[in-house]
Amino acid sequence: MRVDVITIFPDYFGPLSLSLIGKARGTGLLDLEVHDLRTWTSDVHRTVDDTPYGGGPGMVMRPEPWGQALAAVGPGTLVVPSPVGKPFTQADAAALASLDHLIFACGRYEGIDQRVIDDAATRMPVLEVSLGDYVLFGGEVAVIVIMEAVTRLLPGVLGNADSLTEESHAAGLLEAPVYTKPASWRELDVPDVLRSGDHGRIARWRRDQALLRTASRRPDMMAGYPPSSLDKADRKT
Ligand SMILES: N#Cc1c(-c2ccc3ccn(Cc4ccc(CN5CCCC5)cc4)c3c2)n[nH]c1N
Repeated sequence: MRVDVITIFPDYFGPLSLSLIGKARGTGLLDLEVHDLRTWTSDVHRTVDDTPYGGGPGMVMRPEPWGQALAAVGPGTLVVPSPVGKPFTQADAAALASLDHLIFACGRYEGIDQRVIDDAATRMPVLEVSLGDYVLFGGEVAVIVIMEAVTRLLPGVLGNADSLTEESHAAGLLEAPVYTKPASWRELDVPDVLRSGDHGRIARWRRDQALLRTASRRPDMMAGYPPSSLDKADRKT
């Protein structure tokens, strides 16, 4: 997968050289390039923003540098993090992971001139996404999150592909609690069922715990499950 990131803060993306994303880049699974938007400015001050038409707080990112930057790196699928974007989901991550070329536009200030998105949409698919109902300073952090969610779905990146099959947001439930050695720690014991070796019983326990946890923390995710399945939950842990 080819990924181009356009930003006025290229140094934000140092973390993408670490861990599994760094490994994916090293093995050629991920071809990532980070571009400084100011490359495509033409004034001595390398200006990327200006005051908003119609008044209002702050500054807006000028269209000209963006138009030239997107022409230079495109076409591809343009992903624009934004406070007004569609909520980004695991399904979106899976859809993006199936594509050959992603372009991330990192806005700052009060956002990017709308004509940049409108013009780009005549040339390539555009996805405006939001990470959640809180306000960030800009799109860079959102791109790092999206890059993690997408890269871990690329074949060959996660050593244990089984991890992907068990994923909560893919399976529609939150995962059950996880434990490792020692069996007892600060007088807290690992649930006996997990040490029983009875894989059928362990699977049922994990499913029940996932249902209880989801019902408690994310009732919105329970829409797909009949209430009766909660009755079957073995409430013994
Ligand atoms: N993904 C994601 C995001 C972002 C995000 C993503 C990209 C940019 C580019 C610039 N900003 C800053 C900003 C902050 C507030 C506003 C709203 N305006 C303020 C006064 C009148 C309305 C506009 C921009 C960004 C924020 N925030 N939260 C998410 N889940």
